[in-house]
Amino acid sequence: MATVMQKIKDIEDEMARTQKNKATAHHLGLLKAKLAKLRRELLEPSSKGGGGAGEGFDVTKSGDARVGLVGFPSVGKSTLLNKLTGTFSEVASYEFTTLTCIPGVITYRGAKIQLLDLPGIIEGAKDGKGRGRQVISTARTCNCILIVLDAIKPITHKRLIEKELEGFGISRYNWGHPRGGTVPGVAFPFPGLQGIYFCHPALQLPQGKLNKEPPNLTFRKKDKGGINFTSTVANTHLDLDTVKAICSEYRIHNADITLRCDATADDLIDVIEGSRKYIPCIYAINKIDQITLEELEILDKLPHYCPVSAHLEWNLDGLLEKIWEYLNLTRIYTKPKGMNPDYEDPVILSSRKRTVEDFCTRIHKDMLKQFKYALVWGSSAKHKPQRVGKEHELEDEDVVQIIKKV
Ligand SMILES: Nc1nc2c(ncn2[C@@H]2O[C@H](COP(=O)(O)OP(=O)(O)OP(=O)(O)O)[C@@H](O)[C@H]2O)c(=O)[nH]1
Ligand SMILES: [K+]
Ligand SMILES: [Mg+2]
Repeated sequence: MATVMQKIKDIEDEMARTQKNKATAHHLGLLKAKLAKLRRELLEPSSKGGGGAGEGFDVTKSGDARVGLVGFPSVGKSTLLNKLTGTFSEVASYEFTTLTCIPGVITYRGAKIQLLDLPGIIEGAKDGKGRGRQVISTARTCNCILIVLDAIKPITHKRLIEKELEGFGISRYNWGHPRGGTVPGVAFPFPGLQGIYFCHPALQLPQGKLNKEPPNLTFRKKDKGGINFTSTVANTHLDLDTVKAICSEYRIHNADITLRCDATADDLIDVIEGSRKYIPCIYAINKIDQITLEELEILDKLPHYCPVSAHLEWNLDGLLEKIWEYLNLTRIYTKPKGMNPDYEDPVILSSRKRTVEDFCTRIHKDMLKQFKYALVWGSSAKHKPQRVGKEHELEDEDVVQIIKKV
């Protein structure tokens, strides 16, 4: 049986083949209606199983990092993909133009970044409305999420989208981004849009989680009684106010928290978050060609925001730069013995896995067996060059020469 996607494609093909004239008007009208019905079926999977689990979403990960475009319908996600990557994803003024995941590639500063255009999400996406589930689970696989907002729509959209993502265990860590600042308690100053605020500075990106023991603290949610905070050891990082602030970020108002170690805010967050994934995100405010200069000036001051006009290609460079910053990638230039470093084709490492060992494994799976030591030039090196072992942490734009055992 043909899948819904195939049926849609067939009808679109048939419409393209059909000449537009008086005689065909009725038939074309019928096809349009069929198309609309199929689109709806795809968005609201019925008991007949329209849509299917991951139909149209099984895009293979490629390149050095993956960035997803998430947002309400018709905010301009596809226009952005097209302009940033030169790919073709259908653009139209009606909602739910995009029905599947459409990948494109950006080559930026020697890195290949996969950009995913996704269908628009609607409120209730996390509960399985529309294709929301697929969209959000695809977003979970990204290294950075671009939340695309329409500058002329109320900014409350931002909270709604975040609610959907959080309902799926994705939370923003941009408040803890090493280079990202936080403006605590900044209300979004658009008329009628009070109550929008950014995360409390106590919420920091969990660093070095991988090699850490789980913190010895208990966290128990309750129905009433407020926040109770006790500690069996002297603690230097957390006090009641911080604990309360963190809990309120998660809309938790009643809980018992007991520390048996000198836990940090990160530790508490980890425990509250459980299986949450931390993904940096950028708010791309699109269609700024439709707002006033005064409104634009406000947007310019907000953290994690990037105003653009996809259609008129305004500030796409600024957006790329921001994506680059939030991906926090590490470029390593290889220097073959007796030759100049290859500045054209860096090895791209993530900020969390950037030791000489990570570098070696990326070049060749057997490289480590032959590894004797490495010579490093650049900001991670104390001398020019520094002789290092495989546990040495590299920095962006370091030059590395691997010396093999003979
Ligand atoms: N004025 C203005 N219009 C834009 C801009 N970017 C996109 N549009 C228009 O907004 C409409 C929707 O654009 P799409 O790119 O299809 O939006 P989308 O978010 O992919 O929509 P769905 O796939 O339906 O969720 C189209 O009519 C675009 O031409 C922009 O920067 N400025
Ligand atoms: K659209
Ligand atoms: Mg689209």
